Amino acid sequence: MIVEVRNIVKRYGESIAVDHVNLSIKEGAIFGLLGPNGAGKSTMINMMIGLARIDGGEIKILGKDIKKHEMFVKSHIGIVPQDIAIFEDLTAEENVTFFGKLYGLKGSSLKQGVEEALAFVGLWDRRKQFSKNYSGGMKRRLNIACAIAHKPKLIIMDEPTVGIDPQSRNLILQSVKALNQMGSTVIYTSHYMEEVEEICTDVTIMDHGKIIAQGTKEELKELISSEEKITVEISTISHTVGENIKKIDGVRECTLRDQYLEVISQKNSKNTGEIIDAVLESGSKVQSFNVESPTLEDVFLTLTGRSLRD
Ligand SMILES: Nc1ncnc2c1ncn2[C@@H]1O[C@H](COP(=O)(O)OP(=O)(O)OP(=O)(O)O)[C@@H](O)[C@H]1O
Repeated sequence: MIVEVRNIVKRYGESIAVDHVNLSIKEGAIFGLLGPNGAGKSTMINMMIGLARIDGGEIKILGKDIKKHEMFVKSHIGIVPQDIAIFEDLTAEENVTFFGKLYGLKGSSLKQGVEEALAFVGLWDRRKQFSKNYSGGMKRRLNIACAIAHKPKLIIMDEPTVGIDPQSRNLILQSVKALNQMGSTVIYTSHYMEEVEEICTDVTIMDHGKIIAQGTKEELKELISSEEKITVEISTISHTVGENIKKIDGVRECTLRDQYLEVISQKNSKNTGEIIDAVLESGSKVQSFNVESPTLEDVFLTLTGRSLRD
């Protein structure tokens, strides 16, 4: 295991942000840490990288306790923080050089690492430009380059696609996969379920400072494989219809999203007629009806009764 977290606790005054969490991350994984805002993801990450004091438990990275081997651990990890951390008045090349030195590179390995990192994120041709003139997506890519020049064994990315255009987002997701194929283990936090489904091999879902489910993507979906997701497009929104559908046999959860009712139901419950009746009784028409297998988002919904984006 490249990361082992044992019984870790973080308190802020009376409240508990991370509540006795255990997790192990395999070398070679793209490990998705998923949860809604405030779940405790950033706090977990901040403890791993020494930015937040650990109130209880221990974290080992590459087999070493991070409190006792701070320098060793820091030199083997690359951190892509949630808030972009680059110097706007430096060029892209100067930025990556600065961070490369911080991570302990010098001489020809520094030069080579900087070149490779900038080429990797597609910014080599614009390396002499001041980063303040970059677009949001380019700044995010530069943020990644700063974390990888020293070829870390473990790369930690905290919500690296927040607030960027779809093209840069895609580029970032592809680069996560490429970094992984080149030998880095990646920890990737997000509240975008689709991203995690697309790139991660292993997933841990946090909520209220606790782990509520963990395993491979397939294992997590297996948790609710006895269920299906029924989406009903309705013509008129009524807030009581969801409550009525929840009372139907076999229904686990029902949420209203714009014009759509999303119903998680036990497979083969033969309750679709009743669901349609409940919609019609609410005075609405059924515009469309669709049944599909659950996604990770549905796993979260079933486990917590809430959507990830509430
Ligand atoms: N410095 C702090 N002081 C007090 N409370 C904090 C502090 N940092 C985080 N918290 C609280 O700890 C809990 C977990 O927050 P955290 O930022 O780790 O969540 P998160 O899952 O990373 O969410 P987000 O996606 O919004 O970053 C929240 O209730 C938050 O308000």
